[in-house]
Amino acid sequence: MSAPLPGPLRPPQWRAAAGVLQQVLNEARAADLCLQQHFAQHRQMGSRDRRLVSTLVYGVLRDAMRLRAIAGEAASGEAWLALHLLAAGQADTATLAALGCAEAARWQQRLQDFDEAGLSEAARANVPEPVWALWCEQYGRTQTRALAAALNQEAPVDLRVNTLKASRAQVLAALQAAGIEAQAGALSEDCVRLPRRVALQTLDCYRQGWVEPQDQGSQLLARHLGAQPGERIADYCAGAGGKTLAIGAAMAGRGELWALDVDAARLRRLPPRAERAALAGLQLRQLPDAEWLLAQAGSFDAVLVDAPCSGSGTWRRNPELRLRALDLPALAARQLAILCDAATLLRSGGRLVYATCSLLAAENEAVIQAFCAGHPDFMPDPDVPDASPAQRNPLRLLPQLHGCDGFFAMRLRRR
Ligand SMILES: C[S@@+](CC[C@H](N)C(=O)[O-])C[C@H]1O[C@@H](n2cnc3c(N)ncnc32)[C@H](O)[C@@H]1O
Repeated sequence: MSAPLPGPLRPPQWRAAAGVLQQVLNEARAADLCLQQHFAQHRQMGSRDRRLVSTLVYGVLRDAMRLRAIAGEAASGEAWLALHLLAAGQADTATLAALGCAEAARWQQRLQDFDEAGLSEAARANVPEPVWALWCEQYGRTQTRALAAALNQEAPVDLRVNTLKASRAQVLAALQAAGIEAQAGALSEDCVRLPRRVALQTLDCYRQGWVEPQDQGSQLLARHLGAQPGERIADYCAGAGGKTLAIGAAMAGRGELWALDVDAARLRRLPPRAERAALAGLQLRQLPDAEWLLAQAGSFDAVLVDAPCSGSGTWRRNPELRLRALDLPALAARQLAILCDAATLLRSGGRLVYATCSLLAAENEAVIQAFCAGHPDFMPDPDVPDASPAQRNPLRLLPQLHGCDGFFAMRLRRR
């Protein structure tokens, strides 16, 4: 389960990994953001040290359920890290003490006393018990095991080719010329997959706006909206605009595209990305804005609702999300409320895509069912091409089957 360490561990890296884990586990912060912040504050760290700290942090998070059972709820980042290294045989107590771990002997004892056989299958698979039970009901035990195993893998680097600026063939050629291994993604025609991590900012084709990092599943989800040049489209939960940019490219920069979100800070990250991508004419709006919604009612050709969710389909990239408390009824109620508001924007005959990166039916099929029960003027869109397993309606992407993050997307049409 734990990846080999890419070099010898020294006290500064030990402290860095333990500090980041403390923020992720006990302050409920996102691992990738904490790592980015740490590296930005310690610019002297070389790429090998950064890789080492990242490997340690993600190694702990990919074994989090088991480590939590051993460490106990209130343990520090240092305790999790020590247990992880001891359990993986990557350090002994003397090494840990030399690194600065004050309680190495205590954690070694805790590990020895722990009854591994008492762990549930869910904890061994690194899945919270309630989610494991729901998945077993939904997918069966065999698929649940395969899903959990896939979600514990490191995700590849997927890039979306920005067709406003380049073709996939041009991007592949540019990467090859730069000596970077890359291949065409199997499911999305705009996807280029890199088997190894690279510092994107160093790539010419990134700096020129030819590519954006985006999971292949996210690319398919944006495509599920069927955006056409000249249409009037809203991305209702746009965030920092990953899918907005993909929709804008599908519209070939022609038409009217709105990015909406309640989070002003996320929306602010979109204009520079749009500029780099040469996506002109994008309009932003912070919600809630009842007056604006009322004025725009019935005027959009298509609306994407990429709803806030548990993120259970993205545990490869955000493994810490599995540690967060999950209130499914509250999430589903929020998702339904957002979908109902967004639906008012659609003209008759318009397309509404409800999407999440959750693999739980309570956040997906159940929300669609509740929405349709209250909105007889919406129906499943009969015009979605049934071209491939990854392009059905609803779109259901599973990491163990499709090799991308897990997503659900259902396209509805207003009668
Ligand atoms: C899954 S994220 C969207 C990710 C984004 N579409 C992307 O591709 O990067 C969900 C977004 O919904 C936003 N959100 C939450 N409640 C909302 C609401 N009531 N109306 C609109 N957006 C909302 C959050 O701020 C968050 O940015």
